[in-house]
Amino acid sequence: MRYGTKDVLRGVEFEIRPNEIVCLLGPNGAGKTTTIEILEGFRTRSAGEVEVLGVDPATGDEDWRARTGVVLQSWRDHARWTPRILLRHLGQYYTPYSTPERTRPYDVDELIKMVGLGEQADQKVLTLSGGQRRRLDVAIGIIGRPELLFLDEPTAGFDPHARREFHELVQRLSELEETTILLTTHDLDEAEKLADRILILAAGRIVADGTADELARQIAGKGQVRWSRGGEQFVDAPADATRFVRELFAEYGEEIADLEVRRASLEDTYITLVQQHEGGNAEEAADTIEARSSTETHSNTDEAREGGR
Ligand SMILES: Nc1ncnc2c1ncn2[C@@H]1O[C@H](COP(=O)(O)OP(=O)(O)OP(=O)(O)O)[C@@H](O)[C@H]1O
Repeated sequence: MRYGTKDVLRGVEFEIRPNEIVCLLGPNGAGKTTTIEILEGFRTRSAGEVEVLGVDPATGDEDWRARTGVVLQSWRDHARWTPRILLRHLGQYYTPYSTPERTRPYDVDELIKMVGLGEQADQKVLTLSGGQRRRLDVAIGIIGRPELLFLDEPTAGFDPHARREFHELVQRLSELEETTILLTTHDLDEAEKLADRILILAAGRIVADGTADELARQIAGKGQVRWSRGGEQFVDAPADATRFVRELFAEYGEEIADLEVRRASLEDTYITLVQQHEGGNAEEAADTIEARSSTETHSNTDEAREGGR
């Protein structure tokens, strides 16, 4: 994707399998929204090949569009409508695309309950709080019972309770409705909790692709071991934490106290990558990961896929 003379995305390559929940992460301006908008058919790419539900989004017709759902970063229309009337109205557009396997649209009352807008269903949209408005955005995105749902920062502005409810909703859509979900977020806990697979976009390319565990192993690699001995604190980051701890006990036995072993978190992984990116080493970061992926982790990934949903 090129804007003017600036290449925003280059060599972005990934695949999403049916029924997966995939989180797209990356710093501000990395190109997440641009990527999602190309997949939604809202933005025309400069080059490359894209296929969504078997169709090039640039030529996707109404049939194709009815099979996808979109929650944009923000939209502020229909201030004087109520959620119930708005959802009823938008739902009608999906009726012609109903199939025996997938009845369209959702029942509005059921949907309102599902997104937790029961009490606000009949009040004007302009009176909704930010979080309630976002719930309505989500309801609008799924009113047509999509097979594939795009969510661009869906939980921005949610309180912790609303966030948890939203996570349950996403899991429910995936498990009960067999909806494939691609979402962007800056909340790494959310990504770790929800995603079957995480993609990290930096410097216009995908620099990591795997489960949270796989990424932690690939990039940050090492765990951190802390302990104390004779009142003195120690910290180390060995390649094999289990072996390190075994050797530590073999050498010092009962002298070891306050032992703490921490695996690299998704945040550690993410920060490592973004720092490489910000230092202008994104190419190197991507190459490192590609090289590691091809030598170490493909069998893990394949196992995870087979054992996954
Ligand atoms: N219409 C446009 N014309 C020119 N440049 C654009 C346009 N839209 C986006 N960009 C640029 O493309 C880059 C990627 O933007 P994009 O919105 O896709 O990033 P993002 O990863 O979604 O960021 P954020 O996390 O802040 O939402 C940015 O540098 C942005 O300035």
